[in-house]
Amino acid sequence: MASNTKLPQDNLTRRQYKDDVYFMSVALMFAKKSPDPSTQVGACIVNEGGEIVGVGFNKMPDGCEGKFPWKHDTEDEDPLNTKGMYVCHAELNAIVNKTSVDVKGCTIYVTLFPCNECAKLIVQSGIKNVVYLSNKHKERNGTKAAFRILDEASTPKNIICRQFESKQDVRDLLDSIDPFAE
Ligand SMILES: O=c1ccn([C@H]2C[C@H](O)[C@@H](COP(=O)(O)O)O2)c(=O)[nH]1
Repeated sequence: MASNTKLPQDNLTRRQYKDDVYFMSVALMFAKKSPDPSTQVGACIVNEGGEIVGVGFNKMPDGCEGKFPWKHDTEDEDPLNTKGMYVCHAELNAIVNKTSVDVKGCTIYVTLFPCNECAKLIVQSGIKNVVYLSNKHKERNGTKAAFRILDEASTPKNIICRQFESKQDVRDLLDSIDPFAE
C-alpha cells in the first residue's frame, strides 16, 4: 500500500495497519491447515514486541484425527456424533502452542470471531487485543455471549476487539509472495 493512501481503518497507525495485514495473513495461512470441511479457522498471537508467539487452527485433539466425525450439529441429532464435542478451536491451539511463558498483553489475530469458550480463554490468558476477520456466526448465542465477555472483561485493562477490514490488502500481500524469485 502506498504511503500517501488513506488507511482503511483511520484510528490505526500505518505501522499497526501493516502489522494487521501481515499477521492476519499468517492466521489465514494456518486456517488452510484445518481439516474441518466446512469452516477453517486460523489464529496468530503476537506479543507487544511484534513477535509471533503462538499459532493454531481448528483440529481434532492430538491422536484423535480421523476418529471423530466432522458432522455439524444440524446433521445429526446425537451431539456425540458431531464435531462440536471434540474439535479444539484455533484460539485454544494457538494459546496452548505458545512459545513464550505467557501471552499477557498480546494481540490475537483470528480469522473468525471467537466463540464464548474461546472468549473465556482469551480473557483468562491475559490477551489484550482481538482482531478478527469474519463474523459469519454472529446470530449464534455463543457469539453473542462472546461479545459480552470481551466487552466486559479487563486483563487488567479493557480488551480491545476490532474487525479487520482490509481483505484486498491481504490478497495483495499473499499474491506478491514469489518463493521462487531469483
Ligand atoms: O472461536 C472459534 C469458533 C469456532 N471454531 C471452529 C470450530 C469448528 O471446527 C468451526 C465452526 O464450524 P461451523 O461448521 O462453521 O459451525 O470453527 C474455532 O476454531 N474458533
